[in-house]
Amino acid sequence: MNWQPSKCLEDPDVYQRRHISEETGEGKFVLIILNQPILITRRLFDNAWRNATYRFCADGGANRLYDLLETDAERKKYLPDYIRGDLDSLQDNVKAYYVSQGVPVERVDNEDSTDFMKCIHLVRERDSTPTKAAAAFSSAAGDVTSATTGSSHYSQEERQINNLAVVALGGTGGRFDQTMSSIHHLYLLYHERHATLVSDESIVVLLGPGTHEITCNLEIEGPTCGIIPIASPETVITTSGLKWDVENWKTAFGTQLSTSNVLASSKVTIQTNAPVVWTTEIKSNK
Ligand SMILES: Nc1ncnc2c1ncn2[C@@H]1O[C@H](COP(=O)(O)OP(=O)(O)OP(=O)(O)O)[C@@H](O)[C@H]1O
Ligand SMILES: Cc1ncc(C[n+]2csc(CCO)c2C)c(N)n1
Repeated sequence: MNWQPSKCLEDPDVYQRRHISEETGEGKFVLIILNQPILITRRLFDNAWRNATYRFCADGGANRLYDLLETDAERKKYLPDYIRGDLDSLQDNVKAYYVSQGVPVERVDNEDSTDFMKCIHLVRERDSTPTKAAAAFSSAAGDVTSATTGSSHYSQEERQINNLAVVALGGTGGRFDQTMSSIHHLYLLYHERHATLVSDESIVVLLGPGTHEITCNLEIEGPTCGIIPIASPETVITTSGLKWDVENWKTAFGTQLSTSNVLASSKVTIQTNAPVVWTTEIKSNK
């Protein structure tokens, strides 16, 4: 499988030219703003915003968008398409502002589902062709805290990637349970659509079993990277393109992990027999 995890942060003209196909919908993504301070540079934020097809705020994520922008004139240029969540974090003034601008603000009360997942349901609603996995998810009564709605019962062959990818801004680096929950969402989405977590310092994707060719944009990401078998027992990986490449290397929590590795090339390959989280650092001067 081919990956370009940082492509959502590229300049919009480059993104449009290289990554978008109007015919297949390839390259289209929903930016979901989570409730964490938006600390990536304004240029990268703007790129992600402009490259996105839809922009949703998960509950208090709307406060973060509002606060990033300094004036109402500026806020008007960055109106999200939707604000959804249990609305326990959305500030009254922020809600009033976005309602006045015609942004749909929807309260969904469900104490088994994170506000991130409530926004993922919205992504499914925007996708014209729900996959088997998505249909099963939508009809499930419970939600993200339950592994029963996970997609492990779908085989690799049944995997069908929907058009709209998800880029979540702010899912890692805050509260540890929320960070782990964000990674859990990558697992939940794995059989359904591409998903990427972007925070001020890191880009995170989940690679399934198989061989992955990853193109890194070294103007945006690096030098450090990591391969982390978060929910896998013993995993065997082989890599190329890294400073510390490994061959048929067993990795697991409690034995050995490849963290603080370094990109030696913009082309990285990772072969793995079990899911691993791939993460690169966002360059601090960008
Ligand atoms: N401290 C945090 N660290 C990392 N991510 C967070 C944090 N707080 C919230 N998020 C993310 O932002 C989303 C929206 O957050 P929200 O404003 O609803 O806060 P919350 O009520 O604590 O979250 P939830 O209701 O989903 O548990 C959450 O679903 C989660 O993905
Ligand atoms: C086993 C279990 N653990 C935690 C929660 C709590 N929880 C998970 S998601 C969520 C919504 C937050 O807006 C809440 C309260 C639960 N329901 N079930």
